[in-house]
Amino acid sequence: MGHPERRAEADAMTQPHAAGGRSLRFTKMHGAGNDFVMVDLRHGQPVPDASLCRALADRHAGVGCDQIITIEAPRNATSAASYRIWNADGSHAQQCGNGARCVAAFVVRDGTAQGARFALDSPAGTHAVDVLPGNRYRIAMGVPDFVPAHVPLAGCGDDARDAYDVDVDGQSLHIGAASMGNPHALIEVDDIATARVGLQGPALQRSAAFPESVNVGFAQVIARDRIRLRVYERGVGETLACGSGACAAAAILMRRGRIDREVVVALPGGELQIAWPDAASPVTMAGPAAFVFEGEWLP
Ligand SMILES: N[C@@H](CCC[C@H](N)C(=O)O)C(=O)O
Repeated sequence: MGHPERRAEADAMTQPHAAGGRSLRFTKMHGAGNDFVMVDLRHGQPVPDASLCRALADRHAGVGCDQIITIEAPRNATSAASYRIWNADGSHAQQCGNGARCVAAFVVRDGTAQGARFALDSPAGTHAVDVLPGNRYRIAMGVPDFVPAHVPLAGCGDDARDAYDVDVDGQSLHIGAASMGNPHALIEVDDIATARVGLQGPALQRSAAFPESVNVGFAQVIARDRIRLRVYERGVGETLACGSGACAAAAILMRRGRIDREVVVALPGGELQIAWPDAASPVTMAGPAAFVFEGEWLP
């Protein structure tokens, strides 16, 4: 789960905006099994604070989700909407690929976005969205950033490299690292089924090498156009899918020349299509977005 400092930061950031005893309308959605409580703030609902996010995310006493996503007015006149993201532990995240597709589906359903192409503003920037057949969306997720200080990855020099050796709990881990607006580490494994996700994921998150914690991906290359991926997410734990993690994993492996520029990423909850034509272009991610139910959270 997330660093305590990040939780405190999330609490401080949202403190004045707690739901304040009011009920909250929400929509439960998922993208390839990565599930969300979507809260539309465009009509007067308050921003949920970090403790409410934790309560909503609770899979026993709450609704249950990996992330809470707020849908808000656009920051740019040419965008349809903006969104923000909170992890299940109440910490704030800068990006969520599967969530972006769900926001796209949300604003298409309510008529805010029209046509085959529109834009959404995330905390990490503005993203072009293509509406695809069959409740699928393609999102331009931005240009991956491999500069260690931008991930941020500490103690590994200033230059972007394909791989780094990081000491974690007395063991050296060979990792790749990239920012998709949020931080990602990648460990390549021979067999995804036996990857030490629950051990090495939290160990890397605790490491001083990742001062803002990190989403940790474990990838098995199946063919030049197909990889398997499991992700131990920051602020959540292992998820059924991580869209930004799929983009980061594909970009790291493409940069190493291990896979082609278009690849299928098979996650436990479904498949995403990732393309990165060249170093200067954004990574695109295509995949499904599904509505599950509408609900009202009672304080
Ligand atoms: N599931 C998301 C990523 C959510 C945020 C992440 N846990 C973080 O803290 O950066 C995705 O689909 O990208």
